[in-house]
Amino acid sequence: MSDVTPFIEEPRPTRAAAVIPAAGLGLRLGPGAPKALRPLGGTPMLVHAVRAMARARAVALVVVVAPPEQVTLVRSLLDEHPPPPAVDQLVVAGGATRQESVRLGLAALPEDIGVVLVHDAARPLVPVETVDAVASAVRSGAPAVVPALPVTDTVKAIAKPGAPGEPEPVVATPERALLRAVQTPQGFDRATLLAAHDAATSDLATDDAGLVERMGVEVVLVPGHEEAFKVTRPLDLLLAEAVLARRRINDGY
Ligand SMILES: Nc1ccn([C@@H]2O[C@H](COP(=O)(O)OP(=O)(O)OP(=O)(O)O)[C@@H](O)[C@H]2O)c(=O)n1
Ligand SMILES: C[C@](O)(CO)[C@H](O)COP(=O)(O)O
Repeated sequence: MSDVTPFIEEPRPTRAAAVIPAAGLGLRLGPGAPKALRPLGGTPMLVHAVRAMARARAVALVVVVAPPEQVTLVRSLLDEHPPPPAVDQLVVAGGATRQESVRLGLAALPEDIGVVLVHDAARPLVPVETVDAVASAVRSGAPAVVPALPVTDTVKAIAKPGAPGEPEPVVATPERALLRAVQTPQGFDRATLLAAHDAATSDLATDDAGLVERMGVEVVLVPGHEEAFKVTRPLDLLLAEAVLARRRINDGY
């Protein structure tokens, strides 16, 4: 357990901000522009992600963490696709890893933000109900809230990654019923998330809740959503196009 105090004792400010790390290259998607700028239904993926967060009632500010060379481009892109009038937006330059990009986004938050939702630009189709559920659980007092789904594949553990194409010996089969695949937005009490990033070591975490767990602070899961999947590989982009096309037919989205 850490001696970091996760809760602010006095009444918390309730304005929530969404920090959207969007500075990744998208190497697994194949050659092209940085992933967040690639089109989905003719509009950059990042614009979908910003809209998804700005639509949530709790969100008063969206901080986009852009690829460092594309900050000006991203600013103009967001000016072309403005959020609702009640939502402010900021664009800052990202870093070499997701963790560093989130840290740079957090550094731009104004003082009156009490709740922070960290959401991957690479999850452009997260439904607003999922965002609202995460924000509301944090506002009800949970310091760290993560949307998650049960795992459908059986998962095997190996001792270390092998060379590409080489067989990898299995060391364990974790009980599937106890595993969850986690998504974003991950929601946090601001002080807890800042403390977690301040305490981070060179051992990178693949999600923000992982840093909070390392401090010994409880992280809770709420139901995620199938459509909050991460666009990582080319097949994911095909699926995202199909989901968006269905929404446009069904909801005029
Ligand atoms: N240096 C980085 C790396 C990642 N991200 C963001 O973190 C989110 C999740 O990362 P991932 O899907 O792994 O994106 P990439 O790092 O771009 O993917 P790849 O590993 O295939 O290059 C994305 O919205 C991505 O833009 C970021 O802001 N800064
Ligand atoms: C934060 C995340 O989306 C939760 O599933 C995921 O860990 C990001 O991982 P990646 O390494 O950036 O693909």
